[in-house]
Amino acid sequence: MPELVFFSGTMDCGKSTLALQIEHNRSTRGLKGMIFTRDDRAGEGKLSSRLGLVTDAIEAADDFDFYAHLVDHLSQGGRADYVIADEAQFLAPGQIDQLARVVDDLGLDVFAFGITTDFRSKLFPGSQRLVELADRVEVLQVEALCWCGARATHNARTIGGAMVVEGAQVVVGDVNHAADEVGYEVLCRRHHRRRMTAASSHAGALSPDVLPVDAATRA
Ligand SMILES: Nc1ncnc2c1ncn2[C@@H]1O[C@H](COP(=O)(O)OP(=O)(O)O)[C@@H](O)[C@H]1O
Ligand SMILES: Cc1cn([C@H]2C[C@H](O)[C@@H](COP(=O)(O)O)O2)c(=O)[nH]c1=O
Repeated sequence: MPELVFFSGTMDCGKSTLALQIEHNRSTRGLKGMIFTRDDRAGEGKLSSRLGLVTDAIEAADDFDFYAHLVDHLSQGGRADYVIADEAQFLAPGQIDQLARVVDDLGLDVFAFGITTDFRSKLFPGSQRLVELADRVEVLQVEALCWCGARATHNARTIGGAMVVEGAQVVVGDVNHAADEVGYEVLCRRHHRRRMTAASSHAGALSPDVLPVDAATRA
């Protein structure tokens, strides 16, 4: 049975790498995939992984209709055995419905990849719809880690290393960015709730206001 699968996780946990691996494994066995993306950091029409691999993809803008595109392609004699959609959090809920229809009416597997929640730990609309419609939600097994060593479960947006909670839901960007730029950092829930990034935890540790534990308990 064809399936709609949502591969989900934080930023930087290997989603795009897995998308490229699925594509590689299937294409080397003669299957033909149709690859979509939306607002990849590498630029329009690209699906890229931080491991350095990149492939061409069809850019799915706001008004893009996945179902109509696949029907057109197949009815013109084109071939498609499966579909990959990266950065699926950026898709509109209606576009996720179209992907579900591709599975149900065209009989193709659809593999969607995306982060579940934004920098305020709210669901992206596209991810919400995927959770509602997917046959399976797979959480990636390679854990991204918080600076404290715990499993990272949340995405923080940072400016100058400090976590921010105001701003547009969508700002394309990357982890490990230079201090003064808008960037992202993955954190465990505890540190996301406390707005403690690697930079601010380091600053706290170096602050003369922070007493060593012994001195604090004696005072
Ligand atoms: N230099 C490196 N060496 C080994 N693995 C790396 C390196 N850089 C990135 N990675 C791996 O790539 C993962 C990020 O992959 P990517 O597909 O770009 O993530 P996502 O799409 O989830 O944001 C990291 O979690 C890490 O496991
Ligand atoms: C948390 C968060 C992220 N984004 C953007 C930043 C990146 O461009 C992508 C995630 O890409 P990745 O391959 O999973 O690293 O999403 C955003 O726009 N808003 C957010 O709140």
